[in-house]
Amino acid sequence: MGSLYIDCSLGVSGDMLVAALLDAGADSAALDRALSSLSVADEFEIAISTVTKAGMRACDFDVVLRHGHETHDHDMAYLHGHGEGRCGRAHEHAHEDDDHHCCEHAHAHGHTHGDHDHQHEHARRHEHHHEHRNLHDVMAIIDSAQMTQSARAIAARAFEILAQAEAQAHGLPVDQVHFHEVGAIDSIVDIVSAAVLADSLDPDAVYATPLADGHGTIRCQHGVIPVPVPAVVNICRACELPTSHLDVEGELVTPTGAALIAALDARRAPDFPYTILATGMGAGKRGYSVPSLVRVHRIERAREPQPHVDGVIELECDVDDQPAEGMAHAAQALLRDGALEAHWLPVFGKKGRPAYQLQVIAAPQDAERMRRLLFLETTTIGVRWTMMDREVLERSERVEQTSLGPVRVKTVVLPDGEHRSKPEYEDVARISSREGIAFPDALVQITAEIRAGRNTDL
Ligand SMILES: O=C([S-])c1cc(C(=O)S)c[n+]([C@@H]2O[C@H](COP(=O)(O)O)[C@@H](O)[C@H]2O)c1
Ligand code: NI
Repeated sequence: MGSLYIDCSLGVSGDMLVAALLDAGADSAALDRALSSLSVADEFEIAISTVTKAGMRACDFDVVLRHGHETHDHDMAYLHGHGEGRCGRAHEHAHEDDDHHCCEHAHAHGHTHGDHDHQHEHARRHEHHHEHRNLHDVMAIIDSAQMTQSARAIAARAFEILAQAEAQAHGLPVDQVHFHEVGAIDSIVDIVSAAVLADSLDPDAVYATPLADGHGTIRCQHGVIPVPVPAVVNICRACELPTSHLDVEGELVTPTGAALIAALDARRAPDFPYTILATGMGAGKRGYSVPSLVRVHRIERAREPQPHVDGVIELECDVDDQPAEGMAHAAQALLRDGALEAHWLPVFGKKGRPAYQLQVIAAPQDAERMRRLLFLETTTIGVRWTMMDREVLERSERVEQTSLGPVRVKTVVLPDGEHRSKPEYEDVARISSREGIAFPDALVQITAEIRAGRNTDL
């Protein structure tokens, strides 16, 4: 099924990765089955649409919370701690060039639970239901969902990685980490979706570029935190994910995005030539000085020309007493009867006599017939043979039209993949005698005409 190559050179988040996987042709029916089987399925809907980012078409994946449920994520005002300007709401989904529209509501709420004091400058001013789940709760949701065991393992691993990173950032034991943004419905949906979609492509391996993040600060429910955010730093360190820095103010890599790349066991960029079978663009919700885009390439190792090696038999015999006509006839008879090669070589025989050696190359299964012919058609009284390996280049033939008439062109594929072609000798010779043009001149004219057409391999 090939491999996946995830391009995180403009950052990565959960929803961006889901969108890119969908756009690359992952199984949306498997996604629907998994999401509708979640025990929290009545709390959200998903919206998949096409948006434009930096003039490029991309897919957008949005988790739309049903009335009464709240999320902390994807809200620019919340992230940056200012009410004006953009916010990355889920429910009002206007897709305009380079950005998503802003929601109209500005609101604030605060709540306390566990060890955290969450003063959110965030969300609507109305009352809402606000769930916080710990790792155990999230695992129960994933366990009861309809998906393959391999997809389930990816989703579970992503949450374990997130939990470890959060625990470390907040100085809490893992079982006491209460997921906030990361335990909200949209995080569960993003992680389950990315796991199911990536798994549906059944990749042999997953590769990813270094995770490029910006700099500065963002506001989360804990207050203002530096970018890359602590959870991302912890994930990259614990999972040894290569990272890089883009000179952009803002958060390009989210904890969910980093945890998914780690859970997919992504290796460094492929170090072999590959062909791209399909590609997907996933759009982010945030607007920075660079477009937030994730690309997923479905790749396959580029096919290198395979050497065609087979076994042949070489037979030889010496003659020093055969008339020349008979020798020529013998070689012709062998070729007519299936010999791959038959040629005479001048040699000096035992008694210093000038003699000839007939060398015949044939398929091993033709050996007996060739031996018989050698004894019948030459004056030899002994035949020797050796089994040999041979490599032949892949070849093809086409017909090119020239002002001198049609000419067959034979092309071989060299070991480095380059092509080498030449006009067929017999056709050039036929044209040369028919037109009364010397063979070298006919060859030059025919070659020039074919090159002037479309062929550069001549
Ligand atoms: O709310 C918590 S616990 C939280 C912790 C951190 C740390 O780095 S610690 C970061 N964030 C920010 O929340 C949003 C949502 O992230 P997703 O991974 O769910 O998309 C993101 O901006 C995080 O940096 C939240
Ligand atoms: Ni917290």
